[in-house]
Amino acid sequence: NPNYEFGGETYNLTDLKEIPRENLQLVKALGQGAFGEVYQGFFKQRAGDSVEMPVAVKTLPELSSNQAEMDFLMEALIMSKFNHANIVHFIGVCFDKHPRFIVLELLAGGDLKTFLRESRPKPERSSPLTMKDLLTCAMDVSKGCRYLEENHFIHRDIAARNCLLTTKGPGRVVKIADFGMARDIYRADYYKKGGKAMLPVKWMPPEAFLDGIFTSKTDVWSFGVLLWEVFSLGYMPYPGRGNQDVMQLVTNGGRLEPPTNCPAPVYGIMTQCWHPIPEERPNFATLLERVGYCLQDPEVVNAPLPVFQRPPSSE
Ligand SMILES: CN1CCN(c2ccc(C(=O)Nc3n[nH]c4c3C=[N+](C(=O)[C@H](O)c3ccccc3)C4)cc2)CC1
Repeated sequence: NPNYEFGGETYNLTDLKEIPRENLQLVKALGQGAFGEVYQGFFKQRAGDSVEMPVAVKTLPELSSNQAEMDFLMEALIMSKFNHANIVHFIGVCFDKHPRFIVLELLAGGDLKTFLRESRPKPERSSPLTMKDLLTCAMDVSKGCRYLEENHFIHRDIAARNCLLTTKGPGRVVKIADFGMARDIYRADYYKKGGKAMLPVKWMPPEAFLDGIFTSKTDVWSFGVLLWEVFSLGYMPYPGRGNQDVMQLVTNGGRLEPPTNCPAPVYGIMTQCWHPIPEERPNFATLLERVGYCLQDPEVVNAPLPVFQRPPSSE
C-alpha cells in the first residue's frame, strides 16, 4: 500500500475520500482513458438528494494487473492533494470493490489540443478565437503550473493534450487534468514508459532527454511548447520531424519557429522558456507576469489571427 508525499505530508489509501457507489450514476463514455473509460455521470452528496452534480468518472477495468491497480491508486492520491482552480478537482473514489472509480470534476469542453484544432479558421469562417482567448488559455495553464512549482511538484508532461476546458464557449477555463507521467515516475516504473520511444521528446528540454534531469524548469520548457501549440492552433510541434531528429535539432540549438501571425512578445516568452541553461529560464511566477503583460498590450491583443491556409501535408 504505497505512500505519497505532498506539501511535506505523507498520505496513503486510507486518506482518500470513499464515495458510496449508490451515490454515483454513470451516463455515457467521454473518451478512452489510459486505463479504461472515462465516463460522464452524476454524483449525489446523499443517495436521496434531488440535487446531483455532473462529474467525470475514471474507471479501472476489473481485470487489471496489480501494477495497474497501484498506478490507479497513485493517480488518485496525487490528484486528491491538489487544490487549485486550474487543476482538475478531485471529488472522491470508489475503491471498495471492482470496478474501481476515481470521481473528478467534469470539464465539458474536452481537451485543449482538440479545441484549438476545431477553432482553426475555415474557408467559410474565420477563427472564433481572438489573441485574448489564446493568451487567457495560456494564463490559465501558467497559473496551474505556478501552483505545482510552489508545491515542488514536477509534472513532466505539460502539453495541450493533457489540459481540459470547462466549456468551449467564452468564459472557458483551462485546467491541467492528466498526471500520468508524474505518477509513473513517482512509482519509479519509468521503464513502463517503454524507454525514449514513449517519452514526450518534443516537449522536453535537452537536459531531460539527454541526462534524465527533471526540475520545475523542465515544466517551464514544456510550457513554452504548449504556448507554441496554443498560438499555432493545435499543430504538432516540429511538423514533419521525428523524435530523433528533434533531439538532434534542439541539442544543436534549433528551436520551433514562431507560429503564423504570432505576436513578437509572445514568441519572446516561448524562446525564454527554451533557454539551453535551465537556471536561465523564467519560473512560472515570472511567466504568469509576462503573459499578463501581453494581455495588457493592445498591439498583441488586437493582432489578427491567421486567416485560412491549406495546412501542410504533414499536419
Ligand atoms: C464535441 N466535443 C467532443 C469532446 N467532448 C469532451 C471530451 C472529453 C471530455 C472529458 O474527458 N472531460 C473530463 N472532465 N473531467 C475529466 C475529463 C477527463 N479526465 C481524465 O482524467 C482523462 O484521463 C483526461 C485527462 C486529460 C485530457 C484528456 C483526458 C477527467 C469532455 C468533453 C466535448 C464535446
